Amino acid sequence: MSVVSKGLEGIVAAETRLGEVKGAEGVLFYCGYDINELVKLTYEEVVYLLYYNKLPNQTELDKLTTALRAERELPQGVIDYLKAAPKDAKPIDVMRTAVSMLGSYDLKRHDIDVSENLATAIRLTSQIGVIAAYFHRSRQGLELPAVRKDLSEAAHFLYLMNGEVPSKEAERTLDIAYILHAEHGFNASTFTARVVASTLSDMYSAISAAIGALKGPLHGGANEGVIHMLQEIGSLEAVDAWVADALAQKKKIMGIGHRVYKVLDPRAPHLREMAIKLTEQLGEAKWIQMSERIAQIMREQKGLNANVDFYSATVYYSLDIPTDLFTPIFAIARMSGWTAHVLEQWSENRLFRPLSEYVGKPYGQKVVPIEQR
Ligand SMILES: CC(=O)SCCNC(=O)CCNC(=O)[C@H](O)C(C)(C)COP(=O)(O)OP(=O)(O)OC[C@H]1O[C@@H](n2cnc3c(N)ncnc32)[C@H](O)[C@@H]1OP(=O)(O)O
Ligand SMILES: O=C([O-])CC(=O)C(=O)O
Repeated sequence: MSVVSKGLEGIVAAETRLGEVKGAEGVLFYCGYDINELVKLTYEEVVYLLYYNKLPNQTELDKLTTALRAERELPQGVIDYLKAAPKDAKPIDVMRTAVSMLGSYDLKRHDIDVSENLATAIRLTSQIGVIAAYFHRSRQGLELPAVRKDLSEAAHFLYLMNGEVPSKEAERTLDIAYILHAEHGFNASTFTARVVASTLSDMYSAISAAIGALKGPLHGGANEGVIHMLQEIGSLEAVDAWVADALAQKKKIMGIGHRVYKVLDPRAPHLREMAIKLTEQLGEAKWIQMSERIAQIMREQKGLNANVDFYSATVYYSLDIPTDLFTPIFAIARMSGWTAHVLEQWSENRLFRPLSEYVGKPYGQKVVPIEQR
């Protein structure tokens, strides 16, 4: 009998030069750079690092930035869809569908050509934020501002969403959140993208599938779950009883726990620091106080720590971003990581095809005619 690793836990499925998640130590690297170093950069520099495996000089960065900004315009058919989609649709579902649609506007999508695929990756990284922001405006009956070329990825998303250029502080907060979310090894959504890519399907199919995987509450969907939980609890005084009750019912506390990290997720302290500052500025410290108490209880009682989704929720909430855009923002940031992984998969492709252990009925069942069943 072969050994079954449920959820592929502990299995090394391929090599990568992109991200390394050191779960026991709580350390994260992109292409050899510690996440604590990477937060000193801009998101665009990190995108360059993921695509080219080195940090850019100014000329190289300018070239990538220009390429990203030149691709912001969506095909009219996709804009029409964003306007026509049901107003109460989940933005993450609309985003997944719009990415899939983009594939039908790209006639070169089936080329497994290196430079063409890098161009597709850049286009998706550029357009994904426009999709989320346009749908958000459209569902409120607001006009869609024309895309601009003079704003960073983070500032441009906030500009399209709100119709005004954000403050430098809001821009930098989102920029750091994008950096922290860009890459994370063989997490479920990235692995999904690589599995699809490994069949030599196209980038759009791989990314639509990855968005579907990210959406789940055990993965990127947890950041929305955190705000719903905090709203349900309502006050700092109610935290202890609520958590005790949830644990007694064997419910999962959103934003807590991780398959790989056995200590604190190294992204969480950065997001926590931003959440503390922003909630203080807003005069709404209760959200972070409740979060801190939940994290303390889970650490002390269950030995579990906060993951990236725990504090990012309060950061986005403080930036006045609606809850159902939290997971789409994760997808916007992760687009660079997903597409870098798809490119890497194609550079050394081998079809993913694991085995399964059959535990069904004994072999040799006989077919009984339908009228006798
Ligand atoms: C960006 C990201 O994807 S980060 C993860 C985002 N997801 C979440 O925040 C959802 C909440 N967390 C979880 O569901 C889990 O911690 C996961 C799915 C992330 C990882 O879980 P796994 O590696 O599969 O661990 P598993 O679910 O087996 O948990 C191990 C034990 O810890 C408990 N546990 C793990 N996470 C939690 C949690 N958030 N709340 C309560 N108990 C938990 C489990 O109930 C289990 O306890 P048991 O041994 O008594 O049955
Ligand atoms: O690595 C994982 O399993 C989930 C995660 O933290 C991420 O994708 O950022």
